[in-house]
Amino acid sequence: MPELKRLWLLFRPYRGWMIAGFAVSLLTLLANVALLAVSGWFVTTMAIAGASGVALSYLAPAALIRASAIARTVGRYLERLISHEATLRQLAGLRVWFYQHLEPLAPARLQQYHSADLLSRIRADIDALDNLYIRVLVPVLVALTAGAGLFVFAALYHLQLALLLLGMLLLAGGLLPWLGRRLGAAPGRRLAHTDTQLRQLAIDGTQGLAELLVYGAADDHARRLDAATAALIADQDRMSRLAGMSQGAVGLSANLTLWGMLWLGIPLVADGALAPPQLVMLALLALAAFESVAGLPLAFQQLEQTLTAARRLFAIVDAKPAVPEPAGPSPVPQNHALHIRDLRFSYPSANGQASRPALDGIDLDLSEGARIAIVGATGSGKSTLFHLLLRFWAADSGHIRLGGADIDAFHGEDLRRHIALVSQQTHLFDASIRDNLLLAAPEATQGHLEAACRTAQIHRFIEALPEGYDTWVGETGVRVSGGQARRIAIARALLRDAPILLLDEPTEGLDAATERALMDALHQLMQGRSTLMITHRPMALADMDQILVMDQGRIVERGTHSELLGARHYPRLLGLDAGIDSGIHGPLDAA
Ligand SMILES: Nc1ncnc2c1ncn2[C@@H]1O[C@H](COP(=O)(O)OP(=O)(O)OP(=O)(O)O)[C@@H](O)[C@H]1O
Repeated sequence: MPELKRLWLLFRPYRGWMIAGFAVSLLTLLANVALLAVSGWFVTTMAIAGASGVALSYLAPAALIRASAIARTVGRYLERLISHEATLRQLAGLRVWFYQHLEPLAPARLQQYHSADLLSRIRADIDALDNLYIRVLVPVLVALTAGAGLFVFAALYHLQLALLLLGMLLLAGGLLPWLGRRLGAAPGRRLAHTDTQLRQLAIDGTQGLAELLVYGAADDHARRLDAATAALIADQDRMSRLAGMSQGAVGLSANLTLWGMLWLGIPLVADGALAPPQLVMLALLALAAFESVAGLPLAFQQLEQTLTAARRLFAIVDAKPAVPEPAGPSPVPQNHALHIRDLRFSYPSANGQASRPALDGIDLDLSEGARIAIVGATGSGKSTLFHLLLRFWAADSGHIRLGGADIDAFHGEDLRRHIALVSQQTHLFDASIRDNLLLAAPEATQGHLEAACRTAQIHRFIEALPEGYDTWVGETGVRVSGGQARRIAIARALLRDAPILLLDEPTEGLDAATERALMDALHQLMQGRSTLMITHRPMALADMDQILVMDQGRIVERGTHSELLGARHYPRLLGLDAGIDSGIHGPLDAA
């Protein structure tokens, strides 16, 4: 099982904790076996001594019994403490490891996954791996070492009894787990997937609740949820029944072993081959020894579920990023002039066939401090151009040069440090406004934050909130309007202080007054920065040095607003061809 080997290598930093957990588990088990075995031996010895009127010192065995009892109690506590510490450290480490591998795959390689699926992997699948150390690794090692030790100990008294113990331990610790693994494989595999499916349905259902209600599809969705829940419960039920049966089978094996020991041992005692206290000691030792294998059938029954979780994690971790980072990245130059030549790009299609190019020979020059607007019908490739500039995807051919160097030569993070993005949809994290702003500049002082927010014209709004900059926003916090969120995004971009600005329809969907105010903030942001702005808003187009019109991945027209008024596509895209532009011509022509 290659997954186990890989996980073992990943667990390397926690080996000290893992070995300590194993050692304490082994000692606790041995203390428990010793407690029962010595007690049995002691009670029988004392009973026989009493009956035959012989005086015996009970100090040493009584001390051993007390010591075993204390060791067992303390051991149980330490065992829980250490093995949980080891597991929680492993899981925390795995979560960070997984996230670090996830990050370079975003967004290109992750688009095939539902967000609920990714959530399932980062949470449930990683949690499922706790089974491996606590329920598989430690118990197997403890069973092997304790089983071997107890067999040798019993063999010192009588080989036949020792062999009976070994055989029954192998049955309960080998055959039952093997059966558990076989019978638990199919439901275990299904459980990991059904759990994800249920999560997807639940997330879709809550996010799209309004649509489901409006279109009367809520009942249908509830039925699908019900079916997925029923499938999950059916498999959980199968697993529980299996677990119950295997636990019962281990208990039965332990009691049969006790019975077998007595059945074989009583004639040996009668023949004088074994002393009565020794038989009681061995019988109780055998009974206690089964604790070492008790958890194995359940652990192996759940092993497939654990391995499926590991495979799902490795599938993401092994995916290659859409844009590989250069082996020896060059520093981003001081000169930020942008030159794009013959840029071509097609998204990979699901069926592997060539899809229509999203970008089909783009040429663009953005000198330092210049402002270029991009206009185009939906699906014409505007956002794709931004994605390539941000190196989220790699071009099929052609190149993008920044300061004369191909952007493929830079590390993606370095490149993106020189670019700020403001788009229609600003994601505000579930955190304070301050934390949302610090995302762009973690070192920024309160003074810097306030200055940026003043420029973005959002400072007054924030100040008026009950907790000012510490007010919680995002899903569970104060709701901010689209315009306010975009101002926060502008403040973020100001804080980032990047020389290149990508603005993706930043004023779309706003009323005229809000748009005007936001444009004022954007003007401040654009000062001294090179700007590429996707927009169809006349107010924004007014200030641009050049306007590029895109159609089906190509730049079909370029020029200033007045030059383009007589062109084929531009007036149509702005709705000027239908004569509905009475208010538009004025400001633009003036500009
Ligand atoms: N992640 C993707 N995977 C596959 N195809 C995509 C992806 N994103 C966009 N496309 C396709 O690429 C083409 C260009 O899309 P793009 O999003 O760049 O257009 P756009 O001009 O920004 O459109 P809009 O104005 O609607 O945002 C479209 O045909 C679109 O279907």
